[in-house]
Amino acid sequence: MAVAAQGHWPAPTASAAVDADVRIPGSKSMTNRALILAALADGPSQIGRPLRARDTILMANALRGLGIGVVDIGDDYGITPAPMHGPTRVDCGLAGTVMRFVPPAAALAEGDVDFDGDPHMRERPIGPVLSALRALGANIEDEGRNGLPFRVVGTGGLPGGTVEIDASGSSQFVSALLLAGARYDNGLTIRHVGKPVPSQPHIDMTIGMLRQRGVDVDDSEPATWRVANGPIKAIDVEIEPDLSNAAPFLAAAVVAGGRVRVLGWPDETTQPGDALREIFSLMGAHVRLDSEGLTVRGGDSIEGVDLDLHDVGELTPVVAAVAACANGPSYLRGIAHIRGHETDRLAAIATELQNLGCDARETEDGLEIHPMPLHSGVFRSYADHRMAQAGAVLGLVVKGVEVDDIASTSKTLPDFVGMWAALLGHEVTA
Ligand SMILES: O=C(O)C1=C[C@@H](OP(=O)(O)O)[C@@H](O)[C@H](O)C1
Ligand SMILES: C=C(OP(=O)(O)O)C(=O)O
Repeated sequence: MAVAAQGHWPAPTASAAVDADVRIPGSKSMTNRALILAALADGPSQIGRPLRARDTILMANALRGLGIGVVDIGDDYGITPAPMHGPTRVDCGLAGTVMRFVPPAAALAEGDVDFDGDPHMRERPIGPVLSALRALGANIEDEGRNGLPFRVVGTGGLPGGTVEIDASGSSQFVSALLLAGARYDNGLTIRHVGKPVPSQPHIDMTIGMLRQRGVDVDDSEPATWRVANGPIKAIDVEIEPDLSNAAPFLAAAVVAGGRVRVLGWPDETTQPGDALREIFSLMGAHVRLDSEGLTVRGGDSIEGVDLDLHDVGELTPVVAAVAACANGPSYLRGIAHIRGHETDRLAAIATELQNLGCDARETEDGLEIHPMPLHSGVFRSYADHRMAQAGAVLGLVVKGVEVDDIASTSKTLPDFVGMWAALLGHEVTA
C-alpha cells in the first residue's frame, strides 16, 4: 500500500464488489431537535438511540450549561427540564443546529449566554435568526456583527409575536424559531420573505416533532408558520438512523458494484436522506426497501443525472462523488445555499474533483460534473464531514486517494473509519 502523507487517510479501494449490512447511528437532525424539545418540555423524558457525535455532544453540553439535566441512561439520554439560566458559554463547534437552535431557547433563560464556535463557524449565516429574536423582544449583543460571537442577555422569558425573516440561506432559521416558539408569551408567527427556503423536509421534521409533543403548529399558508403559546409535552422517543449518513455506504454499492443494505430504514420519514432511494435509482442502481432495510445494488452502469437538490442539499457531496464516476455529465441545481454549509461546498467539491482529474465546475446555483478518468491525489475535506465521506467514496474506485482530515467525519459519525473498514471486510487502518 502507498504511504500516505502525514495525517492523511489512505482511502481504501474496493478490491471486489461490496456486500454488507450496515447499521447507521441516529439522525443528527432528529437528535438535536429532540434534545432542545425535551429541554423545553413540561417534564422529564428519555431519548432512545440518539446520535453520539460531535454535533449532538455540543448540543447536550449547551443545554447542561443552561441548567438542564442531561444524563446518560445506558446509550440513551435522560433529560430533566429546569428554569434555564446563565452565565454560560455555548460552544457551537461547526454545528449549524447548535448555533441556530440554541439562541431562541437561550432567550428564555435568565442571564448571559455567550455563543462562539470553530473559526469557520463565524462565517456561517445566523444574522436572520438574531434579527428575528431582537424583533421578538430579545436582547442580543454582538457589536453589530449579526453573527458569532454574540451574547443573548436573557430575562427569563420572551414576548414573541410576528416576525419577518429571509430564510433563503438556511431552513434552520425557521426551525430554530419554531422549536422554541410555543414557549414565547404570545406564541410565534414567522413570515418568510425572499427566495425559496431550502431543505423543506427539515422544516417538516421540525413541525412533525412539535406536533408529536402536542404543540399547535399552523403551516397552511405558504411561507408562513404559526406556533401557538402552550406547553411542549414531554415524551419518550426513539431516534431514526441518520439517512444522510447512509449516503456514502449506499454509494459504495453504486460505484464499486455489489450490494449494501442499511438496516432499519424507516417506512416513512421526514429525513431528506430518504431521497437517496430515488437519486441512486436515477443513477442506475437497483433500490429495494423492505422490512429489513434499504438495499442498493450497483447497476450495469452509473448514469449522469440532472437533479434539483434544493430540498436535500446536504446530500450533495456524496451525490457529486458518484456523479464523478458516471458515464455522462451531471447537473446538480438549486443548491446555492450550501455555500454556507460546513465549508463553501460548491467551491470545495469543484476544486477537489478537479484535483482528481474530473471536469467539475461551479454554476450559479450548483455544479456541473463532466466525468473524466480519475487519478490519485489528496482530497481535502475542509473540516467538512460530508466532503471527507465523498473522498472515501471516490477512493473505492480510484487508487491512491488520500483524505487529508478523515477525523472531520466525527461531526456526525465518530466511527466512520471503522464502519468503512467493516463495509469492505477490512481491518481498521486509521
Ligand atoms: O435542520 C436541520 O437539521 C438541517 C437542515 C439543513 O440545513 P440548510 O437548510 O441550512 O441546508 C441541512 O442541510 C442540515 O444538515 C441539517
Ligand atoms: C449542513 C450540515 O450541517 P449543519 O447542521 O452544521 O448545518 C450537514 O450536516 O450537511
